[in-house]
Order: sequence, then structure tokens, then C-alpha cells
Amino acid sequence: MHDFLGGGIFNADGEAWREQRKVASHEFNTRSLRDFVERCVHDELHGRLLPLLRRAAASGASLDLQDVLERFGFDNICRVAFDHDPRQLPVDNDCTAANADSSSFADAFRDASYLSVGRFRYAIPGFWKVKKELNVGSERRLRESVATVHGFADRIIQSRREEMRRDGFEKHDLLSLFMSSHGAESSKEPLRDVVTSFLLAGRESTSSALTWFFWLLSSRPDVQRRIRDEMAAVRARRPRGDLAVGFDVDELGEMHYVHAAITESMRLYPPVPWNSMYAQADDVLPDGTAVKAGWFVGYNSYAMGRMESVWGDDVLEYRPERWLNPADGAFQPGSPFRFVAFHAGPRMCLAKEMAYIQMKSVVAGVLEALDVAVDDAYRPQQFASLTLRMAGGLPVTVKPRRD
Ligand code: HEM
Repeated sequence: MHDFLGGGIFNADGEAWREQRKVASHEFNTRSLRDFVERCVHDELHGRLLPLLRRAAASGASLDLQDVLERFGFDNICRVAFDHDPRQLPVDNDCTAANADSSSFADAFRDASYLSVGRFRYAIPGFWKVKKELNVGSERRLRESVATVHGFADRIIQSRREEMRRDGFEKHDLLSLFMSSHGAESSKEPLRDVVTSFLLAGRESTSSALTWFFWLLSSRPDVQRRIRDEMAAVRARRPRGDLAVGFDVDELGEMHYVHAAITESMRLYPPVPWNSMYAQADDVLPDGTAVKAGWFVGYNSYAMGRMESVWGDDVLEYRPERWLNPADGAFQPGSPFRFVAFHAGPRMCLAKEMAYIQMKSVVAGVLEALDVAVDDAYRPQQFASLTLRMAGGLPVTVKPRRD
């Protein structure tokens, strides 16, 4: 993975990492970034995703919802991360609109992440190092993919530098925010690592969460009903004559049941199903377990979300209500050390709120207009790369909403 991310801002050591995380954490929480994220999600949802689903509804054609959501996620994160539009979702049926440079970047990015993870799957650990030395097979393909990704990121950084020299720090995307706090002329490699770190973190995470969510929902009309009732109640609170399309961030914040339904789905199907950390120095965990320098420490969010001792007898049941306060129906998050889908502690996901804005917008936008059906007999096979995906995708049919 390190070859792919390079030193990675989030892989830096000790003090340097703490400082970088502080800057990033501040930027992720600025109002201007929140507004920018809201705008990007709104454009991609109402300009591309919903029109594409409506076209599928009109033609009756089945489509792979996982693929569609991954394209949506990639377009979206590229805009948020560096204000670039790779156009992986077609606009008005025009598939040729996808930018060719961006498409080869998207393919290379996907290949690089799968091939990097593949290094952990060898029967002889470390065998990939031999292949890397000889530059053969998967290691040769990985080197080529990484070169494509780096070349693309370098072009983005170069053009942003030129824009900034010309127009000043005008933009609100993450790369621009980083360049403005670190200096636009700082060396290319750390900035390239910023771009790849953000893409890696944001590319498949929300699409994985949404794919499993829509599959679960397809067999739970009761949950779908409650989501639609909540959306209708939020709309009803709008001032008369306010016909704005979609929901803004404040309205999404009022949707406690939608929040619970998505969270409950991630408990059972966490987008990052396992994770591991490398100890740079001897350490002791809070429960007294000693960890030696050079050890890997892993945790399995998928297994933790299914432990009876943590969640109770109904652990395998999809029950959004477990996240709601029975008194007022408000979402109650609980400890991040219990629900670890976003990790917990100092390395917790920086973009959790941003991810929820994106996911809740999609859920509300789709369910307000459409019915999404999955064949009852369909049993998705899990495929864990960096994220938990469905091996054969999620074939769905879409219809205009009936009720
Ligand atoms: C449902 C969606 C998401 C889930 C479940 C999720 C989960 C996670 C997890 C488990 C980590 C810890 C990884 C590790 O330490 O190895 C993480 C870190 C991170 N995530 Fe997310 N993530 C999501 C969406 C996003 C999005 C959309 C972004 C946008 C860029 C993002 C940005 C980050 C960043 C920058 C980190 C690194 C934090 C650090 O190491 O200090 N995530 N995320």
C-alpha cells in the first residue's frame, strides 16, 4: 500500500502526522467545505444519478446499482478533493462524455488499490517482493497503474498551482485548502499523497455503504415506509412556496430515522470490514496488552458488528430503531469504540459528517422519486478488497414511485 500512497500525509510519523491531521481536521470542518460538499453532491445527484435512474425506469432495463454508485462516488470525491470532474456517470445518456484521461485514471486507481490489497493474500507472505524485484505479473501491473495515477495527480497539482498563481486562493476543494495552508509551491510528492489519500478514503466507502443499504432495504418495506414518512414530514415543515429540489444539509440533519437506517446497515456491512495498524514503537494497549515494535494490530469491524456480547440477542436483525432514543426518536450515536465502521480514537475518519451528507442525500433523493427492486432470489457474494463489495454487483430494476 505504501508504494501507492507514498509517504502519505496520513502515514507520516509522530509530530508531523499530528500537525497534518490537525490542519486536515480543521479543514474538514469549515463551513465553506461543507457548503462545497453540499453543492457537489446536489449537482451530481440531481444532474446525473437521478436522471440516469429515471431513464432506466423509463426503459425497464436492469442496471448494476453498485457500479452506478461507485461512479457517482468517484465523480463526487474527485470534485470535493480537487475540483475535477471525471464524468464517470454519463450526462444525458452520453457515455462518450467521460473524460478519457480521467477514465484511464479511474481504471488505474481501481487496479492499483486491488493489486495493493492482493499483496496480503499470498500463501507465502512477502512473495510479492520477489515479483516486484523482477517486475513481473501483478507487480508490473501495479507499477504501471501507480505511474498512471501519479501522472494524473501531478497534472492536477500543476494546473492548480498555475490557477493559484493567476487567480489567488479562490477554490474550496480539499487540495486547494491544503495548498493554501502548506504553500502552493511545496514539493509535489506530499500533495500527490494528499490527492491519493483522499481518493482512496472516499472513493468506494460511501458506495459500498449505499449498495448494501439498498439491498437490505429491498426486503424491508416497513423501513422504506418510515423513511418516506420522515422525508414527507421534513418537507411539510418548509415555508410555503419553497419548492427547492432535494434537501439541504439542515433538512438532512432532521432525518434521524434515515441516519439510523444507514448506520444500522453499516453495522452489519461496514464499508471498511477490517483494518490493521503497524506499531512503530513498543506500546501497551488500554487493557494492558503489550504490543512490540514491528507488530501489526488488526481489528475486524465486520465481526464486531455481529457480536452478541456487544449488540444483544437480535444482533443479526436489521433494526434501525436500535439507534433511536425511544423518548424522542433522536439518533443516538453511542461510543465509536462500539460501532467502529469509521474507526475510533486519533485515526478516526475525518470525513464522517461529509460521508453522511452524501449518503443521506442519495437515499432521500432516490426514495422520494423511485422504487428500487432487487430479485428476491438474489444473494450477494461478499468480496473484500479495501472495502466490502458485492462480487457480482447489485442488479436492480427501477420504477417510478407508486405510493
Ligand atoms: C461510509 C463512508 C466512510 C467510511 C465507513 C469511512 C471509514 C474510515 C475508516 C475506517 C478510516 C480509518 C482508516 C485507517 O486508519 O486505516 C477512515 C479514515 C479516513 N477517512 Fe473515511 N470513511 C468513509 C468516508 C470517507 C470520505 C467520503 C472521505 C473523504 C475524503 C474520507 C476521508 C478519510 C480520511 C482523510 C481518513 C484518514 C484519517 C487519518 O488517518 O487521520 N472518508 N475512514
